[in-house]
Amino acid sequence: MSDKLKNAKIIFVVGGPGSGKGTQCEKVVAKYGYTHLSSGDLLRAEVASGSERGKQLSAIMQKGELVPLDTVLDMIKEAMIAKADVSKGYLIDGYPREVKQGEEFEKKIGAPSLLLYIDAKSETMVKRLMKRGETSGRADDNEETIKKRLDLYYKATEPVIAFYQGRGIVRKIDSEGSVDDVFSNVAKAIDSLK
Ligand SMILES: Nc1ncnc2c1ncn2[C@H]1C[C@H](O)[C@@H](COP(=O)(O)OP(=O)(O)OP(=O)(O)O)O1
Ligand SMILES: Nc1ncnc2c1ncn2[C@H]1C[C@H](O)[C@@H](COP(=O)(O)O)O1
Ligand SMILES: [Mg+2]
Repeated sequence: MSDKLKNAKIIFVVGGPGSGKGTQCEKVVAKYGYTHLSSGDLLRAEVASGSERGKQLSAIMQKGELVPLDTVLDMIKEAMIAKADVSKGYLIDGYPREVKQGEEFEKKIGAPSLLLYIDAKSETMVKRLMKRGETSGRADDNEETIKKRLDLYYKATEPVIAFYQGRGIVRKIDSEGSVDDVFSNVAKAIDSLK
């Protein structure tokens, strides 16, 4: 466990692709001033840097597969440490994607106090991602990759939710409503922490 992060308030934000994790995290940042770290955004920044590592990551992400655990965990840890002196709490968006990622995070960083499970139907997620793909420029917002990302979500990431349910820290948020309606439930879950 890292010393600088030992008292950090950590919230995992988990849900399918396009469920609305990033959208809700932005609203949490605006209301609570927490630090939002999206593993996908960190990886895309590495790809955009043009580095050799970025090229390898890009090929994996274009196929809708998961990048190696150590790569993504190191990036998250580094980004958390960089904000440790000013952060009121961390929203870790898109991580863990599999149970092993959660276990390693706890060994190297610390334990989450809440897991926000952003839940939407698969048809809703596909619709939102196809719409986002019209403008996002994301190489994985296309029909073929969306299908692979969804399949992997149900196979690898849903077990993460069951794992943390056993600890009693999961709050399931229905993400079918409007952004503001969803956020009112996200805010209730965060307020319950205080
Ligand atoms: N409640 C909502 N109602 C309608 N549209 C929404 C809602 N929440 C998000 N959206 C839109 C915004 C985006 O264009 C798209 C996907 O949302 P976003 O927050 O980017 O999902 P996400 O972060 O879970 O996806 P990914 O895992 O692919 O990064 O759907
Ligand atoms: N936690 C992660 N582990 C492995 N791979 C990841 C993780 N977070 C993001 N990725 C890769 C694979 C995803 O398909 C893309 C996009 O992520 P997103 O959360 O949808 O922005 O990045
Ligand atoms: Mg996102």
